[in-house]
Amino acid sequence: MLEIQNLVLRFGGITALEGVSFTVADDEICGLIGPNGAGKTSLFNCVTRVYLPTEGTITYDGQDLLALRRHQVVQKGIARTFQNLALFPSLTVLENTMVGAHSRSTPGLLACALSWPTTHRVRRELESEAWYVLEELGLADLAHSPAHGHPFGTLKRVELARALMSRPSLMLLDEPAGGLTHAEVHELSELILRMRSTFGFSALLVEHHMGMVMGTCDHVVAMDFGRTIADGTPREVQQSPAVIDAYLGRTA
Ligand SMILES: Nc1ncnc2c1ncn2[C@@H]1O[C@H](COP(=O)(O)OP(=O)(O)OP(=O)(O)O)[C@@H](O)[C@H]1O
Repeated sequence: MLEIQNLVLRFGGITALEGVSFTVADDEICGLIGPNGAGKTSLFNCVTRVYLPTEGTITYDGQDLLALRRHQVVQKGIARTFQNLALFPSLTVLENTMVGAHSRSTPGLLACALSWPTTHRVRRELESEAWYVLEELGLADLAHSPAHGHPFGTLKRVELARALMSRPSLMLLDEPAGGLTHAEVHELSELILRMRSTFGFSALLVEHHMGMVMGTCDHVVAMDFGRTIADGTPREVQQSPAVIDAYLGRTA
């Protein structure tokens, strides 16, 4: 479904990605791991079109993603969450969730300005869909409270709710376990797996937390110095000598 081939990304003299290739199949959760500076975020930013790679191709569902503009990526069913959260603190949890649907059903400016009946209907439909998503994520009780002030773990779930509102077929999850307690990481892993069976999506999960990777991913790609060093099941990648070497440091 997502196919990355020979991706190269250079920033002046720095090569962030050096011929990376792998695929993420339908319905699969693929983990992307590697030490700091390995190139994980750079790859994520190529898929979301923040960066344009120097060489290589990215196709999604047969479509050349590099031919799209950044805002068109989400319209193709790709949603993302952010490492440090990107919510609107003063909006309510419900409103933040509804923002996620903007890519598919924002009424036109004129319709909003004239307050056409369709605008109200669209809003009502989005609101009821957002309630459904919040209930599925156990957030309905918080729907009318502002996002600010909630614990970090709760806000991570609100981000997930917002991403689900775009009805993604591919989720890009950027270090979802970062800043969470051990118990919260376990809960989040289970939630992601439950959401996949409820809503149906594949995911690319950048993560340092090996417990989360092992417990959530069907397939793992490991990177180091901008290259793919292992690609297989979580257990195969965890036992790969190249991965152990990359994490523990090279012997002289
Ligand atoms: N905008 C940029 N300009 C110059 N160099 C960059 C830029 N973004 C990333 N790099 C470099 O590219 C390499 C890969 O960085 P990247 O952030 O993709 O790694 P990472 O695996 O996500 O690391 P981390 O786990 O620490 O987030 C690093 O050497 C980094 O310094």
